[in-house]
Amino acid sequence: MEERDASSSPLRSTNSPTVVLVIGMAGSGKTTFLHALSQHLSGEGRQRVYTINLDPAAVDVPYTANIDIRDTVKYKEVMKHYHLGPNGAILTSLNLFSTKFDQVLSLLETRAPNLDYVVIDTPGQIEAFNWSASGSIITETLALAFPTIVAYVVDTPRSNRPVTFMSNMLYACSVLYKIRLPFVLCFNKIDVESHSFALDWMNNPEKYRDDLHHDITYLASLSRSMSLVLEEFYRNLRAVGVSAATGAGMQAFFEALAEAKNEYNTDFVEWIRRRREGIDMEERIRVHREMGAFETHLRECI
Ligand SMILES: Nc1nc2c(ncn2[C@@H]2O[C@H](COP(=O)(O)OP(=O)(O)OP(=O)(O)O)[C@@H](O)[C@H]2O)c(=O)[nH]1
Repeated sequence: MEERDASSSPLRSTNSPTVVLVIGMAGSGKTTFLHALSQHLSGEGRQRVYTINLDPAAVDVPYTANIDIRDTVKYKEVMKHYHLGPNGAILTSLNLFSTKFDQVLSLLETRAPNLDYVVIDTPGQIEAFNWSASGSIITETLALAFPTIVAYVVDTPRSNRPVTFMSNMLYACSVLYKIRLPFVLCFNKIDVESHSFALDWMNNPEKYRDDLHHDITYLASLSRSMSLVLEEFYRNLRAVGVSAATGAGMQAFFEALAEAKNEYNTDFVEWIRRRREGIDMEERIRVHREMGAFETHLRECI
């Protein structure tokens, strides 16, 4: 595992860094948001930030990643070796990397006394975080060690139709219920379109259903039914509008992040500990066996 130098700027003392796991659909702006976030934090915020890239297929990463999955797993080799397409190779690369995640944790624990934030970029393959073993391993490992918050990034202009909005919210909901960590919904690209329509729909589900009125497709009918289910999900959600491009909304994001961190400390820590104790041993053995099989091939891929 290679590590690039973390910033050693002599700033305020801290007890434990906050981990921000940036998740969202492909093209929603995760990488740009993470870059804006780390610039804002280390610039005017004068915080010490550690960046991790978990997207094995990223071409240009605009920030300097302290840990980069691409240094460990060669995604194109994984594609060739396992005869996979791009999506399968990204998920498999993440699975391979998660077998090494204890090393990432050791590095973070060594650095922790000198860090305020750890920000983590992830691939747009959301299935990594709503059903794959690697997503669970990564999020559980982090959440057991540090206050960990999910920033779920939404492409606002591409969610401005009731059906596309619903499809994005269903993804968000499935990630939230799988990961079960404090969550901040970040409506990104508000420099292109304000997220006010989204807040309206979340605060007033009747309005959402009215706006679906003219759409008679099967998807609209499904969205109408799902909106009844999601009312509860919206009620417990923090949502902010941001622009990773212009930096608008960052202050609101940090306020939501502080609230989410509070929630982690008050409501989640005990629960996470209990959940860990309650995890079925057989499941742990199964995951361990699967990861062992990946590790056998790992040497040939890296
Ligand atoms: N106008 C505008 N464009 C943005 C913003 N954030 C990101 N973009 C653009 O959206 C596109 C996708 O941004 P990325 O940051 O690569 O998105 P991503 O979610 O990391 O993409 P994947 O890694 O493919 O999942 C790029 O063209 C960005 O320049 C924003 O706030 N406003």
